[in-house]
Amino acid sequence: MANRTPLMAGNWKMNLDHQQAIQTVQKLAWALRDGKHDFGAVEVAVLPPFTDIRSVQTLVDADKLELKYGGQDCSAHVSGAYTGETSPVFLAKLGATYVAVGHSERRQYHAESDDLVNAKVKAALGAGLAPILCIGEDLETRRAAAHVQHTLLQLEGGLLDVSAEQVRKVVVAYEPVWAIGTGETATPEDAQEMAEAIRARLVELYDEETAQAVRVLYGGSVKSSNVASIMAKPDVDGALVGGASLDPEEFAAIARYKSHI
Ligand SMILES: O=C(CO)COP(=O)(O)O
Repeated sequence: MANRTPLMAGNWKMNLDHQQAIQTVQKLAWALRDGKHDFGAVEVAVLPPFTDIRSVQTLVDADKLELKYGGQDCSAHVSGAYTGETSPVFLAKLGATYVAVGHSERRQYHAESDDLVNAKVKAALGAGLAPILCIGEDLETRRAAAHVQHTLLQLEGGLLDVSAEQVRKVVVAYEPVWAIGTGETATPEDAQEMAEAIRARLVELYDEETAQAVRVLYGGSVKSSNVASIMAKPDVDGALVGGASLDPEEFAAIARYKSHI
């Protein structure tokens, strides 16, 4: 069994302005400190809106917090005439560790293709960021029992021309679209089925050792009440948390899932 450090990442989506971000991160840090959270045992990260990141960086640096942070998206380009885009290099300059790429809301509302997601994964890696590559099926695809095939195609598309050395840095987040913001959680068995299939495909694309090094997260209505059963599955290495990450106490409780097994 590989030694993968679990990651709990909070995707704030388009919530919390920079002042609210400071309060939320402060409360999260206090809640984790009160719970004697071991960051070496479970990594904790927040993905705030771009306009918050400089404020989060300042707080993390000033208070020497072990919390990681990152973006929710980035450009496939480093710089240039791309109005409204944010360079992964600029995120790295702000001390970001992670960047989510190919979230289903980006795929749905901004028509992001696997090709574009792949270009963003490579741009993020080039900037020294760890991309959180989001993949997952919608309800119709699951009902047609094509969810594994669909999700693995997104995985392959997102990782095209990514080397074995680079992919070790990539975090894969399996987020079934039907479980996002709906209160409908995939069962721990559903999460494990896909995480296992993702790892098996990584073995085919790369090799066993590389596949064992890649973290696979589950996302979709994760809460402190259901996280422990999901984390008990052998191929699930953390969670990408939306709504519940906006509440610092609740998110801290998710990060401390080991204390409520
Ligand atoms: O999309 C998600 C995280 O990226 C999941 O969102 P919820 O946790 O709100 O369902």
